[in-house]
Amino acid sequence: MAIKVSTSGSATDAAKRHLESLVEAKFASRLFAEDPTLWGPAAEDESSKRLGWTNAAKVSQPLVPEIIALRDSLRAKGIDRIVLCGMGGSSLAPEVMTRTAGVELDVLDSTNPAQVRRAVEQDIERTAIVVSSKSGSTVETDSQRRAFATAFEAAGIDPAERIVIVTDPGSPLETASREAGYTVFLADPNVGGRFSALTAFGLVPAGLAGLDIDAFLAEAGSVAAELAEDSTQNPGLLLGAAIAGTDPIKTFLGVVADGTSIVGFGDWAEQLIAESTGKEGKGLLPVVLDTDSPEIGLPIPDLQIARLVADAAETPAVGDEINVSGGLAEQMLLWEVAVSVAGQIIGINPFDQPDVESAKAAARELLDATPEPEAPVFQQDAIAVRGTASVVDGHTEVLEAIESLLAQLPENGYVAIQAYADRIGQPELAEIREFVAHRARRPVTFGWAPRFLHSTGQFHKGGPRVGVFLQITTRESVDLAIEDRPFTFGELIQAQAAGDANVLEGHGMPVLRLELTDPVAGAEQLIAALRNV
Ligand SMILES: O=P(O)(O)OC[C@H]1O[C@H](O)[C@H](O)[C@@H](O)[C@@H]1O
Repeated sequence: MAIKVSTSGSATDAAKRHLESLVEAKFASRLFAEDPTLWGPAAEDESSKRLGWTNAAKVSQPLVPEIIALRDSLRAKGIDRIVLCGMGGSSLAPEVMTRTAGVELDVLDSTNPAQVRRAVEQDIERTAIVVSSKSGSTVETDSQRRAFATAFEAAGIDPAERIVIVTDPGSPLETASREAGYTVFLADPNVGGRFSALTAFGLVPAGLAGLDIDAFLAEAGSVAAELAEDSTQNPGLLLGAAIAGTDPIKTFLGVVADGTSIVGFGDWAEQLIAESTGKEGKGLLPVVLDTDSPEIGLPIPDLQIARLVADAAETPAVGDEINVSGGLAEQMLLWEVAVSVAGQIIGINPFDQPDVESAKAAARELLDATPEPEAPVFQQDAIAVRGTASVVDGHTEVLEAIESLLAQLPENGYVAIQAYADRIGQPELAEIREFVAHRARRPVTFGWAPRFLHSTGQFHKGGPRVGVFLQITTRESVDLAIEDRPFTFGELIQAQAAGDANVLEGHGMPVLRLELTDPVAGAEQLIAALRNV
């Protein structure tokens, strides 16, 4: 395969406006030479330790035989179910890598008690887990690891034989894991989480699950030279200029799988693009769309469409759009370059995530304070309703409250649906995105929580403050304790939802909170109500 990018209309104009100066500034060769000065002095400290991904296809080679040897030894013991515990940059890449290749990897990136319980109760005797955390201090990942350690012990299995760690050298997780006797893979500390697909974070879980990681690295390596070239033909420069260089900027980037063989690319691209660019009141927000999603047929001037097609040379872009083709490994490197270019054009540091911490702090505060649960403003059947007073006050029906939220949508705004639910057990909840988009006539994102907090959550709080938020939580009939922690999974996810809502409201953005007091009946009720709008 090869990477191809085709642009048309305003995307072509954007490329024309920026390509020559990017080539003159030698952006591409300097990026691959890991020059930290490309995003200005304020970003230099961070970028000086974040550019290792440009050479990861080569640098990561020695990991391959180590991972394959571990996979073979696990399989020889009958251990063939791999669960990945991790969030954001530590889980999204291996998920799309394995889904695309048709390789089975169970990704546990949730604190929903029903989802966690299912993951730890299933086939424990043939399970090994990879616990991936760059910082080694992410609360979800730490809690998931504890839940599995407890489950292994309860089944009479030595956790040290089943727990594999990926973390940065010197992290608290490294120290604790060495003491516990776990297998530890140290990652390259010069690569940020969302750029880490070609490092141990992508390779260890995907390789243990059965992906041909040697071929994957070779595929990425095959496009590195082309992406490092100071040329107006460089597809990375072209894509970056096209997504970030329109005048005025198109804030929303519709990512549409339209003939590609890649499965779930949008979920990975969301974090890469939104968390890298969404800050200082600026940024780009990916909106994962189907070919027939309402947004595509609507006149939304600040929505740009990027289609992942089978071959962008055979199907060139039309009507202001961008078409992209190439294998997954190639496209991962392509989009990483494009986002680095976009960061420079937008004028932000693409390697930090300054607003993610605020939601974590708010959740911690709630867990420490354990306040009385807030009473709902009203309850309709299986849905209890809370939220910003200007949205919920005076209403008695769920649909009215949703209409009231949408009435607050600014002309240049978007709706973010945030589902703190069991995404394996209740995938149907995602259906509501299309209904809300149909009604809102503006871009609508759908994020499973808490994983979006480590992805688009940065944009929600750090990007333009034009979002309205539909938060869905579930009251599960099961809960799960977390060993040596003063809270359960159920309490943790509730605190995460309430904490993020507080921060969003604190930024002046409206939040409607729907609690499905019976998850299944509540989901049915919500879908039925929205289907008719
Ligand atoms: O790999 P970890 O340190 O556990 O971090 C996992 C994720 O959480 C953070 O909140 C960041 O926003 C993400 O960029 C990161 O990928």
